[in-house]
Amino acid sequence: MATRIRPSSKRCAVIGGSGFLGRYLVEQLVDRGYSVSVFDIRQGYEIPGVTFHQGDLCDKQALLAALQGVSLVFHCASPAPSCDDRSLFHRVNVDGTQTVLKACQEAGVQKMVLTSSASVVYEGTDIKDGKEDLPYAKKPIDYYTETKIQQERLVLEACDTEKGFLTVAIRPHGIFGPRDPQLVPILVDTARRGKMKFIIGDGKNLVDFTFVENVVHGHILAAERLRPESPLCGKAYHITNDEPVYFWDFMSQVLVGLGYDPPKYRLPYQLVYVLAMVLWLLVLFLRPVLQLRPTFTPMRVALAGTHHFYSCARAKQDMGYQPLVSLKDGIARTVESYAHLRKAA
Ligand SMILES: NC(=O)c1ccc[n+]([C@@H]2O[C@H](COP(=O)([O-])OP(=O)(O)OC[C@H]3O[C@@H](n4cnc5c(N)ncnc54)[C@H](O)[C@@H]3O)[C@@H](O)[C@H]2O)c1
Ligand SMILES: CC(C)CCC[C@@H](C)[C@H]1CC[C@H]2C3=C(CC[C@]12C)[C@@]1(C)CC[C@H](O)[C@@H](C(=O)O)[C@@H]1CC3
Repeated sequence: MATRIRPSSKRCAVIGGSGFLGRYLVEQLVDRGYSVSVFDIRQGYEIPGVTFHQGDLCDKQALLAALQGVSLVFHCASPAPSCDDRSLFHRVNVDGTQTVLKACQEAGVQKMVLTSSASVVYEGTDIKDGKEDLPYAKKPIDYYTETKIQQERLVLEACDTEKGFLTVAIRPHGIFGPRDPQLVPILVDTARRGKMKFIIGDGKNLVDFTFVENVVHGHILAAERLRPESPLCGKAYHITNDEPVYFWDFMSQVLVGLGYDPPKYRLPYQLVYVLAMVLWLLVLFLRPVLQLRPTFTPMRVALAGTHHFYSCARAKQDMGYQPLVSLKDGIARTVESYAHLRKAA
């Protein structure tokens, strides 16, 4: 029989630690003196002192091997929203999260911090200063978000102070920063194809974009404040830059910083939404014979043309959260890091 290693409070595991957010989390944890194990289906980098366990989180035995002696687990693994694979989203985010919870309980893990998403309450219509008590979306914007809702419910319901297993969920929104594989690369690709000329709507919709280091700060604060008597047990927390910005100003600042023209012609929101819907239906209809990936999906149009910003008052009150990096500095650092995506002179 394998000997069980006693959990140490500074020993943690980051499931999804090879990803964009996960790697920043690992780097910050190491700087703060934690001993870190990464569990991921791929190994993307090496850091002295960090142990990598390559495996699928749906495999409980593989997880158990990585969770030996671990008292704190960060779960930030998910298939990318753009992969558009319903069965994979369900297998990893729902069934896989159940497996993670079982493995944590069997391995004697005491705390788990889940990376959820603020979009669990968003239905494609305006949210202004949304609080955590908004109901979960009845019609989530996509299947990825539907599985993020189920995942968050599972993790928060598993919180059990009597059994000594505490959980909390962090809901970031629009994470950006150096090494982000999603937001800036998609934006630049769209601009290079000449499709970033138009502003959808009046350009005055406010949105949260959150610098990755602030998201990490929220996760670590949550882990350190999560105790049996604390208000964090079984709760969700928005973590944002607390500086809502006009969606199109943010996009323009990144584009201009990288040498591209900002969008300037206005198009009515409803018109673009209906066009995106028609295109989407056409893509679905043609899917058996032709695989197309349109830039303007109804989901992206909704995100580009509505207000969606969230209050982080609860995180400020319960865990003393304050963003560490301003939006201005976050954008400057991000633009600087994407030299390879700059427009050729
Ligand atoms: N990027 C955003 O804007 C954003 C916003 C809100 C919430 N989130 C959430 O934050 C988390 C991290 O997102 P990210 O942007 O860093 O994504 P990412 O794709 O860079 O990282 C996800 C990691 O999970 C790993 N993974 C996927 N399936 C796995 C499996 N079956 N077993 C083990 N590992 C697996 C991947 O290999 C990857 O390293 C996700 O849960 C995501 O839903 C992201
Ligand atoms: C072609 C365009 C009009 C704009 C191109 C930029 C978009 C690719 C991004 C702008 C807002 C982003 C966003 C997400 C994906 C990329 C964008 C649409 C998420 C849906 C990714 C998943 C997260 O969970 C969501 C969250 O709650 O933070 C993101 C919301 C913003």
